[in-house]
Amino acid sequence: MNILIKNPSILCFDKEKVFIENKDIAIKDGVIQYIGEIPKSFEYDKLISATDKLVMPGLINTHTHLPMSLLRNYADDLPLWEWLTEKVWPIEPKLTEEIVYWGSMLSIAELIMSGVTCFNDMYNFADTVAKAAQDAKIRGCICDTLFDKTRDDQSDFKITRDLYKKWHKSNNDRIRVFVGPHAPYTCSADYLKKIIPLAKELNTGIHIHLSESIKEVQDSINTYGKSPVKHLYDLGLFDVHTLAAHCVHLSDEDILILKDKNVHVLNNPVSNLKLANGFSPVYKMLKNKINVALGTDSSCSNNNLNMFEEMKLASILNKGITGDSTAVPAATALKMATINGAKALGIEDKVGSIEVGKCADIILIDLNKPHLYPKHNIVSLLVYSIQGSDVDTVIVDGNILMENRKLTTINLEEVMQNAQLCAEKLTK
Ligand SMILES: CSC[C@H]1O[C@@H](n2cnc3c(O)ncnc32)[C@H](O)[C@@H]1O
Ligand SMILES: [Zn+2]
Repeated sequence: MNILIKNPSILCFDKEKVFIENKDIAIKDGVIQYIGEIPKSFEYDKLISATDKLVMPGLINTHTHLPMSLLRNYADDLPLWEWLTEKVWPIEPKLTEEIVYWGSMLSIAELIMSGVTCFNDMYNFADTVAKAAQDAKIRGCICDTLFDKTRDDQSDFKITRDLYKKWHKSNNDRIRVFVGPHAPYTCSADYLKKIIPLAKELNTGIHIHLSESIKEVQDSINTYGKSPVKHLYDLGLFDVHTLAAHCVHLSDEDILILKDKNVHVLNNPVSNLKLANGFSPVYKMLKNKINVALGTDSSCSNNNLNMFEEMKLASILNKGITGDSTAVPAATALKMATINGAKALGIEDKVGSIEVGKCADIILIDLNKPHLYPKHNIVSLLVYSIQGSDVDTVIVDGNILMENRKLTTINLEEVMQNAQLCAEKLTK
């Protein structure tokens, strides 16, 4: 479908600045074909009148566990280790494909309705997560979670290989597959040593939890005599494109390693605070030119998938920690939620900004709301004042997934009903 978006304000990035321009956008076969002067000969099937609307790149949620929406508000006010071992892990063996499908669909509906066009998920039954993404037509990266310390060894890596064959670059390259060792504390060194050549052979990245809690760091020092970051570095894991979720407890040496090895950090400020793990030194990593992107983690530790909340918290938390009100300004938070996410996922040539030649992964925000008046500074408005429900229209790969807040690829009533039934099956 060819789309013409008339009269929007557009959020644009260049190397230094984030700024607003007023130009029309033409989308042809899923790709942004023109911005500004649209040739008279451009033929379109759909006209979107965008006066009073802001067009920006779709948000990229770089760390999710989508099926865990079914455990929203099920295990609150606990520290990470108790949360995982006493509440979450005992229940996960009860998961089925049906449960994972409806949990994923519930999350995907929430993502689209709050302006997310791409997610990066880690969960078992990743084939089913991919099926949900395919059905909803959202962009997503998936991985099967690899453990050997707490579950059976899967060192033939059959599930990951099958996922890769079936899904990697499928659906017009909307779905990609990573290799997903859960964390340094659930994967032995020998197991991680086998995972590295797998990622190299598949020519894909590694998605892993890293340095999330003080306990993780202390246990690593007790077991290996070094931090989790140094442990993975010494194993050679960072020779592969790595996406490291959390990175809360980092020494200065750890930060230098992450920078030196171009590790992409996935910051989850709400989940880190809620599980009382603390906060990641984002301001230090950005100063060191480390690519820091944003994620929500799961609805079981967040308890929603609202990336606007993550942007605002990333910004104000880093101001609070440093006592420097210029730390992580609004423009930086916007980049973390968009182009930095695209870089982390290795798809910055395709998405993350509004540019001719990139895929049309675009959201339209309705600016005509009382909490968005007056319009002194649109960049600030998008980080400090907005609500997820201000997102009006969502386009992924040129497909309209939500228009005037109505989902087009998901039957929301059906999803909520099935999610409720599946959550009851899981927890009773
Ligand atoms: C088996 S799939 C992924 C695995 O990770 C668990 N998980 C969810 N959130 C976190 C987190 O913040 N830190 C560590 N592990 C987490 C999830 O329950 C699954 O078991
Ligand atoms: Zn996680």
